[in-house]
Amino acid sequence: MKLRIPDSKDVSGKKVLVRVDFNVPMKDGVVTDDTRIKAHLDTLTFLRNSGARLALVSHLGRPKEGRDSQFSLKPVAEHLKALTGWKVTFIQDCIGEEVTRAVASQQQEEVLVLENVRFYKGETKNDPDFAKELAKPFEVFVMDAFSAAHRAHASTRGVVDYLTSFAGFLIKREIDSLGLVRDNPAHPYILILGGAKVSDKIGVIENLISKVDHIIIGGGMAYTFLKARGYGIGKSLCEEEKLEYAKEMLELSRSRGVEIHLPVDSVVAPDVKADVPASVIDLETSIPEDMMALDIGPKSIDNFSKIIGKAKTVFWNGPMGVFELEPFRAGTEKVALAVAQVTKNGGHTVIGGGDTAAAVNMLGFSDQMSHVSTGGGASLEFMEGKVLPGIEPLLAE
Ligand SMILES: Nc1ncnc2c1ncn2[C@@H]1O[C@H](COP(=O)(O)OP(=O)(O)OP(=O)(O)O)[C@@H](O)[C@H]1O
Ligand SMILES: O=C(O)[C@H](O)COP(=O)(O)O
Ligand SMILES: [Mg+2]
Repeated sequence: MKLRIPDSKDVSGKKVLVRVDFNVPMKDGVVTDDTRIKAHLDTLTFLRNSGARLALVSHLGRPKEGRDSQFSLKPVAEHLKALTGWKVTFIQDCIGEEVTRAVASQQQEEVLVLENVRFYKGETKNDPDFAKELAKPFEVFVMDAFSAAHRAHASTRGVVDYLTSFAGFLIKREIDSLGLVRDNPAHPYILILGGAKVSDKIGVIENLISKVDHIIIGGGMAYTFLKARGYGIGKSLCEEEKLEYAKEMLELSRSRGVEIHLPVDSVVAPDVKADVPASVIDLETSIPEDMMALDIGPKSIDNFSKIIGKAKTVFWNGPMGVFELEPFRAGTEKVALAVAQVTKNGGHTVIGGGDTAAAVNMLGFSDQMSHVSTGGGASLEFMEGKVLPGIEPLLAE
């Protein structure tokens, strides 16, 4: 997949609109994880050094009714300023007068951060009039928001119709790394899935089942599969309407010679809280009705680590347990350790998924993976084999 990437001369002296994904986790108005912001710095530094005048546009969260201060990008603009030392100016709108004025008086080294583009309904509808408004003050568009590229919105897709458009370096990095795992993996190739919902991962299972050698399933989604196999899962997460699907997948994998590995033990507790008594249960013994499984147990960690140890390629999406709480973190931590070992041994390891990336980051393993994708839904859709609408128009002929 060859992308149109900008040269210095394409952007020098130009007013450039950059679509970034500043949809970052925040608490009390402060950015708590800036991985996604840092991921754009290559592109932004290159564009600034090439003499472009930059305005950054992004969404944050999913605001429902127009302007809503809890979804403002102002704290993110402040974070970017502190992180880079650049002159960063936050603009309280993303279209109209205020933007036009700011762009007209913009200094060359100044970076404008526009307000949340989802404060306008035209964004998610990909309304052409809104896209035109958004594009109006600019000459060039650089799409760098890989993690929003699965959305055909005005700021990811629509503006391309009005501006000379390019893909940024983050998009290229993501596609090169994910593409290698999707299309040209070295074997053994192991898919590790976890997280909360089976329904989010169906497309990936279906696209990869014919390519991988083993599938490891942990996290909340494992319990739908375990129930499909007849285990008592107590009040663990379960998608009843996906039980049939889980059965079919278990059968399909058997007929294809791909093994699906499920937990054999779990850390269970009465509630999703850090201060409730947690214990380990062997899954041969049913999980009591009033208990839920919140992490994989030590035997499962051992089994999974051994399988991962043989891998040459790993794609991992979804944590093994509720890693946000200390008592349920070990499964994710030990699996991260096993995957990091694969990288050390020369294998190619890719992490996809917002929470998985956050977990790997929090546990200090990010620089021990070949690639940590910034994409959640986008990396999954890419792995499903879809052409992402935010990238499709940026492919070189
Ligand atoms: N056994 C479990 N029971 C309940 N929740 C779980 C369990 N295991 C993991 N989780 C939760 O799953 C969530 C992450 O799942 P998710 O599928 O969103 O992963 P992800 O990496 O963010 O992928 P994506 O970006 O595609 O959403 C975490 O918040 C974690 O607490
Ligand atoms: O967090 C993400 O996966 C991206 O920023 C896209 O956000 P969305 O799912 O609200 O479109
Ligand atoms: Mg998630």
